[in-house]
Amino acid sequence: MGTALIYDEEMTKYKLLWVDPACKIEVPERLTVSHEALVATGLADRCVSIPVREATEADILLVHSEEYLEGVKKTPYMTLEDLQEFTLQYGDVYFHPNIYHCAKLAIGASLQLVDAVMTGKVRNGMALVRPPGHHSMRSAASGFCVFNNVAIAAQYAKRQYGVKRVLIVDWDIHHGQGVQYCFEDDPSVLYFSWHRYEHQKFWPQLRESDFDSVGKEKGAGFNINVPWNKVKMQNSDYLSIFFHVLLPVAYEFSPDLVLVCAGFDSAIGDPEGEMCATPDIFAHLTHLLMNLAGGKVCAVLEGGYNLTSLPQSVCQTVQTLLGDPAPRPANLESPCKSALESLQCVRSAHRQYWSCLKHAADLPTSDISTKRIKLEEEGEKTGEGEEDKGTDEKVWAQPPKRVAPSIRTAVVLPDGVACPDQCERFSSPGDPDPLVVSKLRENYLKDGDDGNALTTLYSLTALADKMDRNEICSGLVLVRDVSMAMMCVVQHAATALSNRVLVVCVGDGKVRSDCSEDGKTLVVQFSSKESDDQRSKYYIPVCLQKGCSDVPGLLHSISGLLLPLGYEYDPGLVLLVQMPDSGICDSVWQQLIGLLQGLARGHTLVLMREDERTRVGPTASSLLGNAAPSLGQLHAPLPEDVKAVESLRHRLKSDWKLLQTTAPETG
Ligand SMILES: CC(O)(O)NCCCCNCCCN
Ligand SMILES: [Zn+2]
Repeated sequence: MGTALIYDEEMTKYKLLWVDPACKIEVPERLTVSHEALVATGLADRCVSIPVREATEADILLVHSEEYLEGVKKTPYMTLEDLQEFTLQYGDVYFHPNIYHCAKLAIGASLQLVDAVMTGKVRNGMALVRPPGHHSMRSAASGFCVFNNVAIAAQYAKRQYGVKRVLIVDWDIHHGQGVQYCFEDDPSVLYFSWHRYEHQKFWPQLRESDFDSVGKEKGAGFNINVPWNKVKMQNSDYLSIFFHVLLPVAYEFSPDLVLVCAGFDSAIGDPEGEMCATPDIFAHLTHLLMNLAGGKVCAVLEGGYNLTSLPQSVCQTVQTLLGDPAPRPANLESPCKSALESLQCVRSAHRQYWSCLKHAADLPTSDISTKRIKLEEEGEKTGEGEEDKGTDEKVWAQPPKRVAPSIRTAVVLPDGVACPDQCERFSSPGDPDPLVVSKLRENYLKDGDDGNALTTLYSLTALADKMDRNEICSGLVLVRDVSMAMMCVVQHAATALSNRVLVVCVGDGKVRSDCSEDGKTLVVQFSSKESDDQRSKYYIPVCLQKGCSDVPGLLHSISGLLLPLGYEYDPGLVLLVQMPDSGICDSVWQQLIGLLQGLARGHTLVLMREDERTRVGPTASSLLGNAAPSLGQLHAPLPEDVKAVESLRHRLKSDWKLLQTTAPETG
């Protein structure tokens, strides 16, 4: 299934008609440069183009009051003075004779996107709209927003399609207070937002934008605010929040639909955000959401005011929705102290609501809420100046080209096992290299192994070479002896491949842990047995009480351990090994494959025992980029497993910075 792109140039036909420093950044060019970039890169042509429609009054009344709608309805007929007068009642927003029309198209675009995804016409999609929506409230415009596009889309999805649970991810750099107010007592809509806050000094300067606003009454726990109390946040800060807050909670919540308030003022160069995250980070943020809700992800444009990083970020997002592998998350640094403080505060505020956060640490000693109070006392609570901050011009590298290899998934299967459609059978090219063969024979073949064990091994190494050269994206090989084949690839990688290899072992079994201390391989093994292997930075055994059959435990350690490790390690190849009798169920196996494909430009090589024939189909489906089936609502991971992950993180965080979930003790 494809990716929808919804855009209409009519939404460029309104602008600021008077002087207002607060609003001058919201210009029609935001939409034109974004759409033009999608066209110029060829991405628009790969999408399913779906027309906008005008929202009906009923659509608007799903969120807004009649009196507010009546007021906005009059704006097309207002004089300039009346428009300015009408605008004065709201904050940081402007009206225009055509903005009501465009606001109805922005809602209509969002609802068309929801229709296309919910009816299965497409898998996911993006709506390029203006005016944005997430600040607008039931009876008020705010922050360039007139109607709340995404809030209306959520209500519409619930009413029209009986959607039970909607996850709204708001990665815009401003707090979507309008969305928060709309759903704060509603447990069927989980609203997640990060936003520049600076201890309430940054617009909209609301006390309720802080981490302790967790929702109300039945909605308690279903509103997650992550305040950024400093600027210059980087990719690692953003990813840490996804790994240690959003993903664990999102999997526990198990949404039927994911809506994204896709604002790109959180990207480098933006005058509002003043952050340092690069446009390619949105490839990863998008990718990490794409295995939720069976892949039903609707991204709706919110903010984004740098006319260079905005289109780059939009393209990164759409290219990922289309299924292209994400660029490698190169050289991630440690999250900064302020980000870790916020991370710790959010996890602590929500630990009573989400079992995956049960063992989160207390509020940091340097409790940042006291900072807010101190600032209030000192009257430092001033809106950031409306005057043009001399934003020192930021420069950043063009996002790397993301060329998808001609072959997406190659397979090496025993005779009699059908090749899954859209996959290609792989057989080693040309005559086997005698040197490699003799090495394989002497190292890996037991006597009695027949010829085709050797052929399989040879194909395996040849396939790894092709992936290393980006000629094939992913691979699936069924082998007789999984451990031996794993050693063969690791050995081959150590000598022949240019890149680091992340080895993910699912299930019990001896993994020669002396594979390397040189950092060429990182082995993470999920099993039910405490491993007696000496602990090292590059061999990380994760012991789960009930082994890999325990969905919540495995998911929790994937999002809270494996992904941070994998992103920080940034391998060129991921070797995913399913040990015999691992007990892992297909749906978790598919989630694991889907999530790991955010690494190594999607170069995931899967090894399974040759009798796992029933798993060939689901494995191939995930390697092809199809969304994994939803796991359904997860019950709590076992406390022992949550504690085991916490203690592993605590032990390893000096080596692996993305495992940190608390601010370093001040002292
Ligand atoms: C959709 C959105 O979240 O990007 N709207 C941002 C509104 C910002 C209002 N303050 C502007 C001050 C200018 N220096
Ligand atoms: Zn914004």
